[in-house]
Amino acid sequence: MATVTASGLTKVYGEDTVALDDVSFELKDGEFVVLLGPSGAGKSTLLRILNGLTQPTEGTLEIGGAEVTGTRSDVAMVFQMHYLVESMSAYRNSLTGALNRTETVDSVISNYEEKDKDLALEALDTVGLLDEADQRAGSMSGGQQQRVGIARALTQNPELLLADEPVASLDPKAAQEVMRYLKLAADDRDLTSVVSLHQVNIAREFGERFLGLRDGEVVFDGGKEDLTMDVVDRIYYGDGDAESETGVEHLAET
Ligand SMILES: Nc1ncnc2c1ncn2[C@@H]1O[C@H](COP(=O)(O)OP(=O)(O)OP(=O)(O)O)[C@@H](O)[C@H]1O
Repeated sequence: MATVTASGLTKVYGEDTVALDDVSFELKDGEFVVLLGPSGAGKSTLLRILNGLTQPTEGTLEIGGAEVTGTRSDVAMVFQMHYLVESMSAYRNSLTGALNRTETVDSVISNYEEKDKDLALEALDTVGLLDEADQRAGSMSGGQQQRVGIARALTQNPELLLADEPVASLDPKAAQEVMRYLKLAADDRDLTSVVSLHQVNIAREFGERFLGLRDGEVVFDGGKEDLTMDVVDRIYYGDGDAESETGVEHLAET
């Protein structure tokens, strides 16, 4: 669990590509937040800043009250492409999540501690793959592989769990199952979570709070009851009035 405070986050790539424009929000401990927005809205940039992989041009980010200045072992990320080692078992892949907490010399010789091994198995259990622990990752379905990717992130033992379009390359059934396990993992461990999704139906099914990004700005911040189809249209297609009708009101309420 971790609180997150983003204050005036702005990211400009190169001379004039404004990917994020004065983005501010607070996340409470254990909140499950879905990022919505059209391609190029700034979702990946925001997740990379939360992960410490990208530094904002302006603004500050605090996680658990401490300013973020780089990557942190208590922030884990699930990617669209899971980047598993296909020749290794689900268990070995899950275990590599511990490398983000281990000294380099230990990780080079794969010197895992018993508690890491326990964490890796617990993580596989959380995503429903304990019985498949010995299966080669390359022989698993896309959905199972993504669940191994989630297990690897959980083995890192994070406080904040990030996921960048974790189900974008899956069919609807597998996407729903992966999201179910991701949400279960977050609930189970009280993780503060930020997940970017393109599929609005899946977002509505699993999200508790939604941040809508458009052109690098937060144009919606609210719960499921406020995420009407009109609001979704404005997030994705804009109407020149999205900020006044959704963002400002909702931001003022939170
Ligand atoms: N490394 C980079 N260098 C230059 N411009 C970048 C870089 N990364 C992102 N951008 C630009 O910043 C803007 C926001 O991109 P970002 O990838 O954050 O959006 P997104 O909402 O995640 O989009 P998508 O849904 O397509 O992944 C876009 O205009 C993009 O072209």
